[in-house]
Amino acid sequence: MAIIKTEHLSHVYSEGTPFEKVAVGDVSLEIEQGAFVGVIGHTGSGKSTLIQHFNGLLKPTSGKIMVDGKDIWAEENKKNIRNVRFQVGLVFQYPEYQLFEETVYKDIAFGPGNMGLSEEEIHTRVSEAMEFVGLKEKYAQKSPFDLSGGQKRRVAIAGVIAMRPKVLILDEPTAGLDPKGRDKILGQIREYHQQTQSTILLVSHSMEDIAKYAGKVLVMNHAGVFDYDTVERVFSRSAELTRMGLSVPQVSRVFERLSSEGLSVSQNVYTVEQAQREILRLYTQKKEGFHA
Ligand SMILES: Nc1ncnc2c1ncn2[C@@H]1O[C@H](COP(=O)(O)OP(=O)(O)OP(=O)(O)O)[C@@H](O)[C@H]1O
Repeated sequence: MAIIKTEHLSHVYSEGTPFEKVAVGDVSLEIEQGAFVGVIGHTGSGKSTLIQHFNGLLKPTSGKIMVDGKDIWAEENKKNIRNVRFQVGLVFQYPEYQLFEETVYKDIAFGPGNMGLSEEEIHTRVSEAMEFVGLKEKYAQKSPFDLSGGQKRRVAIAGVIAMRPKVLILDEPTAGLDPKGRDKILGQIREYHQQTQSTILLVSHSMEDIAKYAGKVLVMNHAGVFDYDTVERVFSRSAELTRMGLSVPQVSRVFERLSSEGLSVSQNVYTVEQAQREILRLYTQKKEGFHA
């Protein structure tokens, strides 16, 4: 069942003026409930514009967007657009700039508070969300402004998770973090996905991160969807991705090179873990051949 579905969705900024810009053009797409989707595409390809339609922040200039089977802009549903924002949580780029409450607790409680939940339920959700993002309880009464950059970002992500959205969309959640901080946040998002079975959309410029964490990849190119398929199938189209200014993970390029040199290696290697397995397989094969 599709949790998000678009039919001929287009978004034209400044429509009808000399500054008109088609940011998303005629996109028809179905994202399955429970998928972990990596969203890639060159700068300006329309990723941010498209994802802002998924929680009703932007309204299509034409076409439809369905969330959990409901056309969110249909006359009978559009008064409930707020509920769509609770169902589909969106974490913007550099979300730490949007923190504003005096304590971490209050910041994370802001969304659940807007949902009209009881104090008790809000408390449960804040604790749960802090645990998901690895923030110890002692931070709850601190000012978010006294935390490190990575911690602030985790507070912002917790604020969205606390609404228990069916879909969690993260726009470049690791931008500006060091490699350790990146792995930690993405690992926590993977854990969250596995435990809640929610749908995750991760916008990223890192093909390594997409290969490591996502199951499917949505490739945007010049305001349209170039491809929406499994990691394996999308990254097997490396020549086309390169032509549109994208790349495949570096380990894949190493294996492509080895194959072109005549070595019989798998072409489905996208992560360091897969590379390690493939190298061990080759090594064992060679050793067995030597002993035979
Ligand atoms: N508010 C706006 N008004 C006019 N044009 C806009 C607006 N927001 C985005 N655009 C234009 O729409 C196109 C798509 O932008 P969008 O931000 O959706 O792309 P993106 O793929 O997310 O890019 P990036 O990877 O750089 O974040 C770009 O050409 C951009 O300049």
